[in-house]
Amino acid sequence: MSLNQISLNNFRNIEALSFSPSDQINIILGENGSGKTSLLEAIYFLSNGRSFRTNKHKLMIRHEQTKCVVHGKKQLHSLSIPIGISKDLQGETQLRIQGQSSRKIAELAQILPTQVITPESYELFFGGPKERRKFLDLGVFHVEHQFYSVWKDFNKVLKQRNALLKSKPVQYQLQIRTWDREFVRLAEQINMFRKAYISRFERHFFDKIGVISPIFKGLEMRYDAGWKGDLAELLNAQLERDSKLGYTTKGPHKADFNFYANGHGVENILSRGQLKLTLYALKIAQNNLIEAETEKQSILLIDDLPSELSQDTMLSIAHLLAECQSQLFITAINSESIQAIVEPMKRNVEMFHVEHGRLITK
Ligand SMILES: Nc1ncnc2c1ncn2[C@@H]1O[C@H](COP(=O)(O)OP(=O)(O)OP(=O)(O)O)[C@@H](O)[C@H]1O
Repeated sequence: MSLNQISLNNFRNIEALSFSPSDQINIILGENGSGKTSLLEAIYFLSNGRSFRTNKHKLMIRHEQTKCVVHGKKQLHSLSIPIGISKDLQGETQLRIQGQSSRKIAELAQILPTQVITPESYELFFGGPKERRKFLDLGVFHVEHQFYSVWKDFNKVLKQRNALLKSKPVQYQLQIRTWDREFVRLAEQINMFRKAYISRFERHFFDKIGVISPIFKGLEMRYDAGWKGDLAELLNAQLERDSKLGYTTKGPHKADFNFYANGHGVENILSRGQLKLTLYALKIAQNNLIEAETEKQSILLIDDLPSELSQDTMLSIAHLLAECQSQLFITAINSESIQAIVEPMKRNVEMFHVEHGRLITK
């Protein structure tokens, strides 16, 4: 159930590249600027229809070219599913799944559950609630079939409500009250999906992953639904304030999912190395849970596997990665820098070398 064929055209500094990765661990080696991150970014683009490092689609397209293309083949039991995506300078996306064109990026995301760990991923701890909601909802999206359509419907209602709060047409409060019935119904469903997922995620994390390092013992996860008490009453009570602000201040779009160590926010108490370990543990736990509940093999993209960690932390990361059943793509400058992590994993490892946007055999 892995991605067993990948090819890229005019993606960043890569003119044309094609390779067959292992379904276990793929190490992508190369000098700074060789194209390692671009390769990961292309895999992410194939599974999510966007980049993990920019919102500006033009930057993904190779200079002086008009479109970038990524193809892959996903092996599902004896079935090989071809998938492809391209983006042109105008921002037009074309998707093909099993030879059919599709308009739904969510279909791609369903086929290829993908997570990424880059130096920017620490936003999960240091950034705003949006980052943590994204992390939480990625898991819910994969394990709860109905979540995506409920979430989409909720966002439509929220958009309507906010537009009314902003433009304040005649009798807008009456219109809002009519919308609010649907708002509350969908909000409660989202909340229910998230809560059910979190309880399974916590159990999985502490049973399977939490035993790997003593750091995880004092870890606690706190979910904030985005409101407290009766949402219908709250929306009503907040209407004046929301009208002044021009947006809805309570609801699942304001949810948060925080991580605490011994009662304090992890970002205030854990060291950088401990935070790295915690980040790896959370992402791997999520991938493992998605795999356990959906029978899909997920993909974990790791840009710049940290090498400047103490022996203990390196070993814990190696144990975490050994627990991870995902298809792994890891970039590094040279093989020595990641030897200490890769060796104890005891999984099949393939090495690929990138030079000036080309794969070379060594
Ligand atoms: N749209 C583009 N067209 C052509 N080249 C580009 C484009 N965008 C970025 N580049 C170049 O592609 C090269 C590869 O970048 P990439 O970030 O993939 O390197 P890397 O191997 O991950 O490097 P590092 O180890 O420093 O992180 C860089 O030289 C970058 O300037």
